[in-house]
Amino acid sequence: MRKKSNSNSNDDVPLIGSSVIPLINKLQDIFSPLGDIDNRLTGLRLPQVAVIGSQSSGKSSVLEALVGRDFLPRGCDICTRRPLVLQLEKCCDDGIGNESFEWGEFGHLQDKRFYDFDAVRREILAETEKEVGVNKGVSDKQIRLKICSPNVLNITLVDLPGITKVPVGDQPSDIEARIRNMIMSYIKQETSIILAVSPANADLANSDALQMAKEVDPTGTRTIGVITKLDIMDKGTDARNFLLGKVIPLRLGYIGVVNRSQEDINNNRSIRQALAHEEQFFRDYHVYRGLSDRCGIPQLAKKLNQILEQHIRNVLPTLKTDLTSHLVAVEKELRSYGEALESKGERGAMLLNILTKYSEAFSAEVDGKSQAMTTKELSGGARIHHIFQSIFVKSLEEVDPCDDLSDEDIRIAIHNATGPRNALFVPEVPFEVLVRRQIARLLDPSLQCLRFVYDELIKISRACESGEMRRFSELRSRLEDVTARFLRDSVKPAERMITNLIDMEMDYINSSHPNFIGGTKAVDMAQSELKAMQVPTTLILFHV
Ligand SMILES: Nc1nc2c(ncn2[C@@H]2O[C@H](COP(=O)(O)OP(=O)(O)OP(=O)(O)O)[C@@H](O)[C@H]2O)c(=O)[nH]1
Repeated sequence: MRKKSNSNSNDDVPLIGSSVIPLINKLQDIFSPLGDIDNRLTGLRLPQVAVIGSQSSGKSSVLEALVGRDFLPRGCDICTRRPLVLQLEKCCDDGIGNESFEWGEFGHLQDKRFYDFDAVRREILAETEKEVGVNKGVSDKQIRLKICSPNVLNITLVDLPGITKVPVGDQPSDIEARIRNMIMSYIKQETSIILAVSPANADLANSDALQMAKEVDPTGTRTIGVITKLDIMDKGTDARNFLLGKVIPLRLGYIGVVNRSQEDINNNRSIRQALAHEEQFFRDYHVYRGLSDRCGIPQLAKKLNQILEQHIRNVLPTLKTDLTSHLVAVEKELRSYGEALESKGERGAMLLNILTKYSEAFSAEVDGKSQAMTTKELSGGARIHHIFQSIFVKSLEEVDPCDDLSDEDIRIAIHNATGPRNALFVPEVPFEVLVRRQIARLLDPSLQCLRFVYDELIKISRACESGEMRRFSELRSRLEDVTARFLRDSVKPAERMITNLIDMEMDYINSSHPNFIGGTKAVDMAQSELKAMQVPTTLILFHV
């Protein structure tokens, strides 16, 4: 456990009225298990501050300075690999009477408080590696961390992976697009405030963060610019004009900060010392004199808290309306599922009822007694009839008995069968060989018809799912699986029987049939017999 640090740069910052930020935090906690980053499920857009910037621009350093603690994985390489939702809550004791304690709590490890901030860092690393491995992979699955401390102001921020250009380690080749999409999903929401972090030692006018922010917030009404690394700018240059908003104007303005360098971290310079150093930097550097309200971490904390509070108050009425209508819709859906099933007996009866309804609906669909009869399209059994009567018959008729069989083929077959002798009549053997080849061509359309019938039965099975079944998603997917397996199993014997029928037709050419007058007629006869037998439909329905 760590003691409260005496230096509290934020202590003298007054809170504006009673904070609404914890209220939004609670809502975020409630909705986060849904994993609804894009709000597609709930449609609710909760206010939040998204921290964006190119890789190693200093985002994590800013967050640590705001908290006043070392707790994030940091370095020159990619460090933030999953979005970190950081809820800072000002609290004066640890909930069990001990004042001045700071602690962290993860969304995935509730009821476990971390008083050691090195353990917080290790947990963030472990959680990241659990999801994306050790080799620089990136994921959009959030890590949620609440930090309660007397030294923070109420702010909720989302630390996002840095924008990168070149894939390294296990990163896919489209890593830049992936990270940009992830960032976009946060900042495109009108309820998000964008904290665009840009390092002063790179070309500020071309900052990735400011460019992305501009795409979604062209008027700059919800973007705060943070300029880091003011201490390592090129000699003779400064960021004064930027901080004054003269280069890229932002309504919410800019804040310049000086965080710890990597060397400072390696030398164990504490954040308290770093904040004192930052204060000294702005005092000494005459170029930034007169800009005290735009310089330093304490100013950033104050500004963020004020903007977020105001922002939440602005969106609160709409949010309340959205929440109420969402609640009404969810309650309605809940009522449609019926009463809770307490006992095993009730559950059994319900299960039996659902299964009976399902099988009755299936039979009704196939037999043609369902309500679908009233619609304008063919469905169920009628559709199967159509497949057989129109599609199958047509495909059989399209098989030309003389296709691929020329007079020359017949002549050669006769000569080959009679050897040196002259043939007076068409010998039986070449006749049967040629006809069999033609009859075999009826197999494909017959098997295709079987596949159509199978697809139709699958469609019918889906159409039979009752409203009640939506309540039990597990039962629904199991029933779908079982029906699909059952139909799949029925396909095999049906295929076998179709093949047997064709084989039978090929095996015995019935030349005593009244319609028989020659070779091609044999194929015609096979066609009409297949049609008459309604082969595939009968077989698969027989199995069902
Ligand atoms: N000199 C100096 N170094 C800084 C400053 N801010 C950050 N750094 C250093 O820049 C490096 C990257 O900082 P991070 O805070 O990890 O950057 P990040 O944007 O969170 O990085 P990713 O999460 O990997 O994208 C670290 O070595 C920091 O010590 C600053 O204001 N001055």
